[in-house]
Amino acid sequence: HGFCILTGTWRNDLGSNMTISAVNEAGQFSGLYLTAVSAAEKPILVSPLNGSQHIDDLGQPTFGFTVTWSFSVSTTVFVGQCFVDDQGKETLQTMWLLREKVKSAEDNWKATTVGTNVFTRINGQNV
Ligand SMILES: O=C1C=CC(=NNc2ccccc2C(=O)O)C=C1
Repeated sequence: HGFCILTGTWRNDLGSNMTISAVNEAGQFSGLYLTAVSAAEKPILVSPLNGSQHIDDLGQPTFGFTVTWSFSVSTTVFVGQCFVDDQGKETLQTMWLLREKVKSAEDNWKATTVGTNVFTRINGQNV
C-alpha cells in the first residue's frame, strides 16, 4: 500500500502547522510545530517536536512524537498512523495527550486531556 515518510509540512484540523525534518535510518525525526491554538495569551512561538516512525514497513506506518510547548509549561504527545488513499493522498490519524503543569499532586487528576487530530500534507499547491 502507499508509502508514507513523514518529512514535510502538515496541517491539523485546528489549523496548526508542523514541519518534520528528514527521517533518519532509525526512523527518528525532529521538527517544528506552529500552533493555531493557545490558552496562553503570549505570542505564538514555534515549538520543537521529536519523534519516530516505523520505517521497517513503510506502507502506512505508525509513529509517535512529542511537542514541548515553548510558551507554556505543558507537553503534548501524539501517536498515530499515516494512511494513503487511492489517489496517494496522505492523512495522519492521531490521538494526543496534553499534559499541563499543575501546582501540586492534588491537582494531578485534572492535568491531562486527550483528543484526536487529523493532519493532511501541505505542499506548495494547497497552502
Ligand atoms: O501553550 C500551548 C499549550 C497547549 C497547546 N496545545 N495544542 C494542541 C494540543 C493537542 C492537539 C493539538 C494541539 C495544537 O496546537 O494543534 C498549544 C499551546
